[in-house]
Amino acid sequence: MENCSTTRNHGSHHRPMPWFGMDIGGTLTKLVYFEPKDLDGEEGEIIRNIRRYLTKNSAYGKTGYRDTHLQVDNVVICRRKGSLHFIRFPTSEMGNFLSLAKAKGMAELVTTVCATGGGAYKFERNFRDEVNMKLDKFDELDSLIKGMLFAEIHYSTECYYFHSSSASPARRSAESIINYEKKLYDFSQPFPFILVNVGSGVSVLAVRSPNDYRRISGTSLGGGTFLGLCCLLTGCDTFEEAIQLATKGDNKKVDKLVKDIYGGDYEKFGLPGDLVASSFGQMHLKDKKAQVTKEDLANAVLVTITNNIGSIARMSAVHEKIDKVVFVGNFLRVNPISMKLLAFAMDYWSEGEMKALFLQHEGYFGALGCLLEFNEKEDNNGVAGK
Ligand SMILES: Nc1ncnc2c1ncn2[C@@H]1O[C@H](COP(=O)(O)OP(=O)(O)OP(=O)(O)O)[C@@H](O)[C@H]1O
Ligand SMILES: CC(C)(CO)[C@@H](O)C(=O)NCCC(=O)O
Repeated sequence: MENCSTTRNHGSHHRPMPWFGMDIGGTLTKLVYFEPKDLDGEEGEIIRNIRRYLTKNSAYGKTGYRDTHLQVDNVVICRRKGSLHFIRFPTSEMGNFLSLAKAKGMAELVTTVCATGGGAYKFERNFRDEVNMKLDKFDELDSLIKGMLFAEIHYSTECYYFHSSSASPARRSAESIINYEKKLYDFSQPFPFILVNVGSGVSVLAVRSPNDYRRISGTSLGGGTFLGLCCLLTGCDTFEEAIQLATKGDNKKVDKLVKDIYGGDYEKFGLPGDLVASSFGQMHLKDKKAQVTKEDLANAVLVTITNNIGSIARMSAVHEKIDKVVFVGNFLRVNPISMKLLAFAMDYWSEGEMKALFLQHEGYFGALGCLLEFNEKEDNNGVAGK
């Protein structure tokens, strides 16, 4: 599928390269760069400079990363063929990013950056005053949907789910999620679906067509809460560390389960004994508190936040009468525990009626979407053909 309506007339009438899309979120800034491979003379020099800059990790400072495993080659955007690169750094490093961009001469190559996320508003002035860059701003939820639909249509391996070999959802238990297998999902008929974006906070959207969506719910208990509480409770400093700790811990040492209260299942209302009745519900007891490790605490925070998101997602899906729920956002990065828990919770509580879906480029759709929106806008404004 083409994303632009105009024909390419080599070089002259297209929006000048380079094309960047930036999503400046509450925790992470995501940068998507489209590198054309069908270069002509004028552009060649600029693109080679940018390539040299991007492929050196030093370009992003100590805290920036290029997610090379997510790079996509042979993509066509606006009839240009090239590669998409995916880069991220903490938003708290924006000052350093701007200094680096200035020092490395990026500001001379790039005059306009398409930007979305709250930071597109918060930092607009800094971009203008410090590096003489203009931000072309787009709404973060419009961009999110645009980016995820583009990715889904263009990459056959984008969408996946977790499959349980157990025949009936009733026989699956939270224990068996360890054996969940990742499988590709054919999302070619996507509508309608619920989209749950788990960033610092959580937004829940009901999407009925590319241009028909509503933000139906949200919660402040999101990825930022997981990271913040984990740092407080375990003394860890990074998301990766928090996930590592959670992987080795057991929430049952921290939470109060239905069986801790009933001695078994609460049969009348179908609540199994192993279900969490009260998150962190054992931590008022001195002896229990003395036994927990930081790994258990990290696992309990992860399970608490994930189950709460799962519950809001499921209620939203029931309310909207929609059975597909797509989870995105960087909270899911390197976080199979949460993805499997969400898959289990959606399946179990809906008695197999609802499906949790996930996408490979989980945190990058806002950045990708605003890059696409900018190109569309330029074409519609008649830049092409000039
Ligand atoms: N390297 C990382 N550093 C910090 N947080 C990370 C990292 N990797 C994953 N995360 C998780 O991802 C969350 C941020 O996700 P994301 O980038 O999608 O949101 P955001 O755009 O920063 O937030 P919002 O959309 O609410 O403004 C963090 O709160 C944390 O839980
Ligand atoms: C404020 C945003 C949209 C910023 O991305 C996000 O962090 C969010 O959806 N927070 C949850 C806000 C709420 O609905 O309670």
